Amino acid sequence: MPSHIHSTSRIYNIASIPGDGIGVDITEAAVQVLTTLSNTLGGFEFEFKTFDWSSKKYLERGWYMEDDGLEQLKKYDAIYFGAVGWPDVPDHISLWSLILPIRKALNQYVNVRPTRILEGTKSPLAAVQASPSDLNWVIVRENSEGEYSGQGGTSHEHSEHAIATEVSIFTQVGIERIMRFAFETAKSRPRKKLTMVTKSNAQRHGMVLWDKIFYKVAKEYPDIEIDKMLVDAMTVRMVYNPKSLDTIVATNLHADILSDLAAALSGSIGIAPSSNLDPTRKNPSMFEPIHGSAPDIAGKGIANPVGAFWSAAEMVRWLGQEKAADGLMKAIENVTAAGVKTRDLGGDKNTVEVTLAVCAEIEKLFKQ
Ligand SMILES: NC(=O)c1ccc[n+]([C@@H]2O[C@H](COP(=O)([O-])OP(=O)(O)OC[C@H]3O[C@@H](n4cnc5c(N)ncnc54)[C@H](O)[C@@H]3O)[C@@H](O)[C@H]2O)c1
Ligand SMILES: O=C(O)[C@H](O)[C@@H](O)C(=O)O
Ligand SMILES: [K+]
Ligand SMILES: [Mn+2]
Repeated sequence: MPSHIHSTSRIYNIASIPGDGIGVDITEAAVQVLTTLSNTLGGFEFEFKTFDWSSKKYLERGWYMEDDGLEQLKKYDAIYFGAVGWPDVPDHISLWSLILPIRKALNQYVNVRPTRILEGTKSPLAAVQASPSDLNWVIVRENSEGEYSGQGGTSHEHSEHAIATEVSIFTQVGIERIMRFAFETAKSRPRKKLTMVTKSNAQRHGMVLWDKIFYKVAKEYPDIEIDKMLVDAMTVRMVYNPKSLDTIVATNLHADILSDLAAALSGSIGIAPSSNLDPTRKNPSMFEPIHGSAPDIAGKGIANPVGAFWSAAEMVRWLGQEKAADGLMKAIENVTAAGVKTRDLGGDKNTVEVTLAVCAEIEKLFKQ
């Protein structure tokens, strides 16, 4: 046993799925940072098992994960995910072969996506140049149903009469549990504020039920200030009045779109984390940056690993290591504050340089 590891060390078994493109680079970076964190802090360790489930492998062998892949994942304490998708494979095949089945089968019905302006970075918004605290949001994304239900079909596919349906499904159970999670999230934050995003003007069934259940659950949280936004107007409010927002709850598709916008408004899509949670803790939760495989910059070594590190911090927090999670966030922000940033944030460093800087910062923070 290495000398730095205490015999009572808690071991966390992590399934690591790097996937495609920059998913591979940023997962490697996250594993390096997590290992540095546990080695420096002590008291816990990570054991990573890498699953080579990628689009490249799919093209070679015809499958992404083994038939019992979902069962294999259930044995781990958590899952760390990079990104899936590559131009050689249709995106609906890659998404529906890997990330979406994991989210659904492991009951990860919540997807938490925080965004804020990290120290030493800037928002492109004129409205928030004064104070980074003007943009500090958590988007709570419904992660199991809605527009991502996968219900529908295609008829007359190869004719001029081709028709296809994509049916959104909203269930009382699904809506109620995400609303409750969103209210609890709002309650845990200083501003006690929740904005519900909808499109119940045009979508008159599912979205109307969504709104109705929101107001029903709201009655249990009289101390939370609430409001409702139609999704189109929400994009405008995010740009012009970011400080009016705090916690946001939205459907699977709306929150997917709004979280990319939120990340861009806080500086770059490369910084934003996401936690796919099973709040019942019966299944492992999965942590990944919100971005995809970025084929346009893959292989260049310039991907921003900050979203991957922030996701790793959220994983560490979910596993109960609060001090380590806070330390990792502090290390990340000391590095951005010192100007060690990739190009998407206006810097000139590469993925490895930022990773080494974060590791050095962890050692500085925690080594006596
Ligand atoms: N959860 C996931 O695994 C996930 C998420 C989004 C997209 N995808 C898939 O990824 C592929 C590419 O999708 P896309 O191009 O629409 O979105 P993307 O997020 O991969 O890239 C969008 C833009 O942001 C840039 N970017 C993304 N991450 C970055 C980082 N860490 N540092 C610097 N720049 C970064 C890219 O270079 C690109 O210009 C598709 O196959 C898509 O289906 C997967
Ligand atoms: O959920 C999706 O649509 C994709 O996996 C990706 O765009 C994401 O945001 O996670
Ligand atoms: K991802
Ligand atoms: Mn997305």
